[in-house]
Amino acid sequence: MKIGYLGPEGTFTHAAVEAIFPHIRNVPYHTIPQCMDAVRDGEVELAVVPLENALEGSVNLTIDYLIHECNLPIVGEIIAPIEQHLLVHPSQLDDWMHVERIYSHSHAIAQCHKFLHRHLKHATYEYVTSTSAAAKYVSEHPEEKIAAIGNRLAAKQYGLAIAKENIHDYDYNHTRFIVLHRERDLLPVTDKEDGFKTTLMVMLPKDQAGALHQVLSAFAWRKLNLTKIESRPAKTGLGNYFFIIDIDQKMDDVLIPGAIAELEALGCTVQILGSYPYYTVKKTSLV
Ligand SMILES: O=C(O)C(=O)C[C@]1(C(=O)O)C=C[C@@H](O)C=C1
Repeated sequence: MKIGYLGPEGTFTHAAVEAIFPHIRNVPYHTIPQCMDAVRDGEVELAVVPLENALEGSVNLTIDYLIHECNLPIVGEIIAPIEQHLLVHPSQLDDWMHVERIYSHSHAIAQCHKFLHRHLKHATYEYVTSTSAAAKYVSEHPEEKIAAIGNRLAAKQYGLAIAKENIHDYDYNHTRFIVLHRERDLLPVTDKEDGFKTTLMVMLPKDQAGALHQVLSAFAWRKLNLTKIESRPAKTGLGNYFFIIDIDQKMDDVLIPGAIAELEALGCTVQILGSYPYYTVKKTSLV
């Protein structure tokens, strides 16, 4: 069995995969869509991609590619702590405050705005496909006055020095990663899960007053606890949105099917994206 992840080696996604699936061969992919395509095309059985960060919110590329391009079931979730560091080539270590460009994933740069504003106001940003792609670039250009934002694993992998530790703006920094599979199979994980979730995609009927209120009521009176509701453009016209709704429990025989039937009776289109266990990575198991 093989697991694809957003690479190259040393991303937070890589660290999350190694923490939960230490015995399975993992394969890096350059982008999130390439990772998902690899599962769809059977190159790997599973893929892990980032979905949401506690400071910066959803990874829209993951949601949009899942809904519009690559319909794969979510079979698991990994929640991992995120610590961002400023990484430089060792030859630039004493002069880190004069770096002119910062390379990283857009989510990582967004998690460190306060630090960047305070200490590196003059620097410009270069957005790349992942934090470790940024670290790799910095290691390959020692003569340039540049830095990457990424983790300890990437610093080690690409021989960079940590100029400043823990530069993320708020202490509570976690990212949710989803595990995708071609079928709704069980995950090869020996650890006990921390809980279960069910994720739905709901498209409201057009121009119906109070439709969202009615949708929420279908969950509320059944006492189904929602942990997330988020809208994304349906990409069919201005004002057309779908909702991603996370329910804090496993699919059952009565409550969730009842809520879905009620939504469909209201004229909503509903798709079950997955009903899956989630696993929390302890800080100590990440490098
Ligand atoms: O670039 C990485 O290291 C990733 O794994 C991607 C990603 C993200 O897309 O949010 C994952 C976790 C961090 O929040 C920053 C970047």
